[in-house]
Amino acid sequence: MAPILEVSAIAKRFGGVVALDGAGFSVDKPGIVALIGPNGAGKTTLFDIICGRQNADSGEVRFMGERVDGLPPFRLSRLGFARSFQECRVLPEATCLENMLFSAQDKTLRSEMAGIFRGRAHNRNTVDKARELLAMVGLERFSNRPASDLSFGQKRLVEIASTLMGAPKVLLLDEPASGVNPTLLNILHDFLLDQAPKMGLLLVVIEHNMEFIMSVAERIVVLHQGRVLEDGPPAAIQASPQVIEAYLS
Ligand SMILES: Nc1ncnc2c1ncn2[C@@H]1O[C@H](COP(=O)(O)OP(=O)(O)OP(=O)(O)O)[C@@H](O)[C@H]1O
Repeated sequence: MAPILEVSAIAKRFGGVVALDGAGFSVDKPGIVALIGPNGAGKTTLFDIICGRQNADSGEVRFMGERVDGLPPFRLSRLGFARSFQECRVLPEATCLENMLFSAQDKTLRSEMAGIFRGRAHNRNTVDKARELLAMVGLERFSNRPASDLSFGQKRLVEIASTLMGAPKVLLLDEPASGVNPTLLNILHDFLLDQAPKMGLLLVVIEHNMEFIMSVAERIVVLHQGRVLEDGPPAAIQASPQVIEAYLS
């Protein structure tokens, strides 16, 4: 069977800056894969290319064997791609529940959302799912409160929980642990470890918090200067002299 996600020989330049220089990795089964590397290694650019926000100069992205590079983000989203961004993107005036429903992707869910705004919810499943996900990140009591009432870390949890509303198959999280306090980080840790296998989800996570990512990911891909430097289980990556040198240089 074809890999879920296959990223091959991606190159990308910005003028004279080489952001990616033949980067690639392939994932066969659902689970949690980390994408790490020093600042400027090319991680976010690679995410942007995988989810259609930018085009590669060369290389391929395949999803279940089909080429998807060059597709616009909305088509990738329909195929089952979702992502979060480095900066937290929740709507401050909308309630936490509304933020969850905004993330719902298909027409059924959009019409549900309209129903909610008119004060009537037809499909309890959608709302129940949103409440259930909020409960899993410890925020159900904030369902009807505006997101602006939440701390930064809580907003981050709402954003990450909301990405699951569309039941994605590939979820790209860009620095989910950044700015999140240790208590909420534990919740996020358990949430990701619980949801990835339950939903049959491939989670690819960019993260600088090494303690967090080493305890969450089963596999670590290390980018350095636009190329994959190492790819393996956390223990092997932590012991790799090449990786240690890349971070120190
Ligand atoms: N739009 C752009 N225009 C010019 N240069 C860019 C652009 N986007 C990224 N770069 C450059 O490409 C390289 C890779 O950047 P990228 O943001 O992908 O790295 P990163 O690994 O995500 O870094 P960080 O960990 O700091 O977020 C860097 O040298 C960066 O300055």
